[in-house]
Amino acid sequence: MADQLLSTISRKLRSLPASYVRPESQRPRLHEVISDAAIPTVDLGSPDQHQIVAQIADACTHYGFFQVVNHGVGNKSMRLMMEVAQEFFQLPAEEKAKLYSDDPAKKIRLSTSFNIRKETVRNWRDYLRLHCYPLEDFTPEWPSNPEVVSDYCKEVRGLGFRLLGLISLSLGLEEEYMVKVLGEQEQHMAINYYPKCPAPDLTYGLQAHTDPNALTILLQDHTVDGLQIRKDDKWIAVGSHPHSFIINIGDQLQALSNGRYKSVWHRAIVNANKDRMSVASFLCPSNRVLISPPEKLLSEAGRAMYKNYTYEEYYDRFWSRNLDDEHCLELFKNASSLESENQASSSSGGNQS
Ligand SMILES: O=C(O)CCC(=O)C(=O)O
Ligand SMILES: [Fe+2]
Repeated sequence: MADQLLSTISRKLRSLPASYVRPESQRPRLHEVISDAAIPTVDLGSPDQHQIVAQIADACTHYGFFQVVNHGVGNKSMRLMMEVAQEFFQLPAEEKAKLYSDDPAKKIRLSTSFNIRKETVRNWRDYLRLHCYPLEDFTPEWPSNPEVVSDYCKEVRGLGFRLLGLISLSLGLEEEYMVKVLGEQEQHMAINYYPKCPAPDLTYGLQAHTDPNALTILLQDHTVDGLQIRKDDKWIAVGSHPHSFIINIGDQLQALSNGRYKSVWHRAIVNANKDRMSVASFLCPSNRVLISPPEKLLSEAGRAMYKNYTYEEYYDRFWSRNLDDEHCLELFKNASSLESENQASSSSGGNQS
């Protein structure tokens, strides 16, 4: 299947192959996307920690996404990471073929679309997936420039842990809470390559999904937009700014906050004029960790929104579905929260979306 990699074949394609064309009802409807809304920006260099924490609380409650600036990761490290990512997809087809795999269990692999073993329509994306923690277990097998990538991974992990501290404080918990409860966190990276596309209105780079992990730190090529998030039943385009990261809450922080913070639907669209790259770093709970919100948040809400489960159970469930099926956390909801939601929606006349 390595001969299906878009980075190898897309230049030769004059029109979008049928395998990428979404049925009419599932297309991105790009003319309806809100382009002038901004997600919150948090300046992590500000001396006012109270303000940072308040901004994070607001962003996680209402958007599930925010942008960070003055975050402490070096500009050079970000630039080099992006260059390594770009160079990788220019490698000769034979080199890339050696890394190709569509087995989601493989820890280092190059693939295309999302999960071609399950999906019926493809995404206009290739991606290199790397496990990154502990670094020394994986760097010897990484395909290109392990020094640059490992420096970047260390810096991003530091930023992620700082953010988990701020997120804990924003929930009224002690700063170390999330880092402690998530255990020895794994770190994964998806280097996404979205070549320019002959028919961007018929397909996606990555269709709507939520991230199954705890926290995502996204580096984007700031010259090409493509990320969109769901807010108030509309898609809004997220602009990209130099030297910033886009942060989003994954499903596990939604569960650990007992539903207070949102793991929001997002998608990547493609365009006809320019290739786009993004580098997503995912912090993931240790596999055996039991995902269960703190007593404080349970007593404030009066009930547990989700059943307790291990991350391993969750992750298996996530990959056994299609990416844009219902929110995977719905499958872990407690019966009592489902009942109260049903009551609320029948008394308000049902779902208006
Ligand atoms: O490329 C993007 O902007 C989004 C990538 C993403 O959502 C992911 O890799 O989970
Ligand atoms: Fe994502």
